[in-house]
Amino acid sequence: MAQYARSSAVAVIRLCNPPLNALSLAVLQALEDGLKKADADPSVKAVMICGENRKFSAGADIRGFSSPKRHEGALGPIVSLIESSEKPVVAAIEGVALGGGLEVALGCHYRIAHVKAQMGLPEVTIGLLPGAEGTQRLPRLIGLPAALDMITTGKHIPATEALKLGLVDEIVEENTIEAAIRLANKVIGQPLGPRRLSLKPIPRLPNMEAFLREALVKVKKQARGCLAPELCFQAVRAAAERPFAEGVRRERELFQVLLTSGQARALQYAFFAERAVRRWDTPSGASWSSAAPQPVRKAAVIGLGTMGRGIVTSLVKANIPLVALEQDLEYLNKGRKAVMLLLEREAMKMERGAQALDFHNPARLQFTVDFDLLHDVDLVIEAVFENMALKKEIFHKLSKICKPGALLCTNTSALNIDEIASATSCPQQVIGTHFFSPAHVMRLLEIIYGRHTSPTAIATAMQLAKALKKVGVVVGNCFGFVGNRMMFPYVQQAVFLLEEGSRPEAVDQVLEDFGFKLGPFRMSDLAGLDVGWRSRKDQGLTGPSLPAGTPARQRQGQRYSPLPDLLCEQGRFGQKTGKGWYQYERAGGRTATPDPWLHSFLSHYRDTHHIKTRFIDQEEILERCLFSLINEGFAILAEGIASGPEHLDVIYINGYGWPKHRGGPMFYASTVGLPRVLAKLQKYSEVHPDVPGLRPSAFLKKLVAAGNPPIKEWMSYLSQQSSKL
Ligand SMILES: CCCCCCCCCCCCC/C=C/C(=O)SCCNC(=O)CCNC(=O)[C@H](O)C(C)(C)COP(=O)(O)OP(=O)(O)OC[C@H]1O[C@@H](n2cnc3c(N)ncnc32)[C@H](O)[C@@H]1OP(=O)(O)O
Repeated sequence: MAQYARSSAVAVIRLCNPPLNALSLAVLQALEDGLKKADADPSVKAVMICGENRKFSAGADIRGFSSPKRHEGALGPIVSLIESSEKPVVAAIEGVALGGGLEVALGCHYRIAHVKAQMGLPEVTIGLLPGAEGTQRLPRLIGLPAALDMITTGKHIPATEALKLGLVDEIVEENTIEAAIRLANKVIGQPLGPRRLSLKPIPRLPNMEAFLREALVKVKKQARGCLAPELCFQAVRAAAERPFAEGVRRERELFQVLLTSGQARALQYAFFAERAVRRWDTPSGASWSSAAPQPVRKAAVIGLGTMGRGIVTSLVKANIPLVALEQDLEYLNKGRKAVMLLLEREAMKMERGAQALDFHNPARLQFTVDFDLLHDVDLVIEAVFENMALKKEIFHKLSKICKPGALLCTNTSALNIDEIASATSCPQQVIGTHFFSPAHVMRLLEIIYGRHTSPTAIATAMQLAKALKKVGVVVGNCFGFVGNRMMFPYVQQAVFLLEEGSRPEAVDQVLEDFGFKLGPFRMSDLAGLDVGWRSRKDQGLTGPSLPAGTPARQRQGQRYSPLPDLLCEQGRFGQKTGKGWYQYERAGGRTATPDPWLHSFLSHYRDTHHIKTRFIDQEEILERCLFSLINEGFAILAEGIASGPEHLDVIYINGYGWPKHRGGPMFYASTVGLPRVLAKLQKYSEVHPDVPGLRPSAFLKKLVAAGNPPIKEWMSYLSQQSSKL
């Protein structure tokens, strides 16, 4: 757990807990033993702390925070022990020094880092604060503004920036360990007082009060209901206002508040869920452990509309040579211009600038209307219009032109992967890659396997997600896949609530207060109401193919709301037309204001259909929207479309703006308690028997009957499935 060795007068303590030397109780005990041994040995004149496998430490063992044996008070005293040592202690930082790892380094008298090392205090991202005196030492070392920024955002900073901030004393390009031992030998006998951070005053700011006031407003705004950033702020403020020992006491109190909050548990669940979904499997037995990805040396994107442009940008950023194809020169030139604009903006944001992206080089990014140029690519992403006939025509062409083995991906948000694959002679190479708009920004990539998709194709798509710095989640093929399928009942409930008496702004407010970035109506105005309208027309739910005499508010015996169709018929497509569920300052405007026209339209609609308006409270809005979404999640799990609740949660956090500090919809259901979710669905379903989305899923009922087991056990109640958490 930590090795003790000697390099003449320097004791070397190496933290060992692969893969990232997380600080478990055993590691901490070994570190303490090493420090005491070095202290007791008169021939030791200095100490050097490093990590095994060129990684210092990724911090406290996160699993330990929910373990009954947890002992979160264990690290602070060890950091103090390091600092109070009468022999100089040097931290040799390689790889990462994060969280408790960086706090150990802050206890050391000197810090030396490899040029490629990354440092940070990311506790805030798992619902905590740097509770081993980090909130008190860091501001004393690098000043309040920089420390507050690092601690409240949790960002990782590269060694070069750490050097500029004064977080490390030196950076090296070669052997960090040898450099640290040299430094340790050099500083033997030098006074340690000035190197002990707990003794240093905080560098004063001209107007500390005003700075703190403004910083708090910013932190609160960014936190959107998440507790940790504000408590991180309070701990750092204590460093500015109190002596070190009192600040440490305050830090401990605040740490305890966070540790016992449900938010920390949710965020830590989300951390491990994101990692668990990398270990994908399918009901037919394909698995990450046996499938190997194919290399992607060259790719192609077909279609340069909004999605295609974002996908091209993502691939260029991942340094993958690329052919971008459009149907004719007019569309190609329009698409090329838009892509170049996006890439220039991205290049400006990136550290090394445009040169690093290399998108002006035609060997890296080629625009064409010639399908034959796709003959040598390893992977194609088709991103055309959501139209089955068009997609099938393209895939038919691709299976003739592309080289054997090329992966053929379709970017679709709902269409049947098997039907698209049926147009090719190689259905095993066809896979769905559902990007989220804007595709170069959003982290989620839903990866959909069809009946014939090979394990190699899934592994390659997952590898692509990693290369694009996205979270890939493998799911089965059904209408809307996972994300949109769960979204349908949620949006449907929101619209039904309008019919019954609510307003878009009231529904949105409740869901935004819950933590969504955008409520369903603001979201639908942003995405464009015409997208769903087109899909409903294709499904025969509205438009010319709707049989005459179909009741306005019923389809196949189920409740249906024509409200969104009526808005579209009025040309109200959302932001793009300046009017939708809200009104905007102009077409393309972003500022939503409640629209009196819509309010009177709703009243008129209710009168026409003899709907009695009633007051709908916040609880009903929240429960009907969220529980119907969750209910669909249980159906998805029961059908084997996703192999665990963590998949659904990762999709919702990364693709649909679900507040991370609530852990995702299925985790949220587990915190509400499944019996309560079931009881509420039963209640609403009795009132609305013609709404299938409110009818409790059989799997939910089964789990309640089984005594509301913890989320990690859910999948064991379905045969031949197992959860990976
Ligand atoms: C039994 C009781 C023990 C109690 C513990 C006692 C200590 C008490 C101290 C109390 C003091 C409190 C203050 C300190 C708090 C902290 O330090 S909280 C932790 C802060 N650190 C982080 O948040 C970093 C988390 N890790 C990462 O962000 C990434 O892993 C990475 C470092 C950036 C590396 O990324 P990547 O290369 O992509 O690798 P991963 O796949 O993410 O990780 C590989 C596996 O390692 C697991 N892992 C990573 N970090 C931790 C960790 N800190 N604790 C536990 N496990 C960790 C990760 O889950 C991966 O494993 P699998 O999930 O099995 O795939």
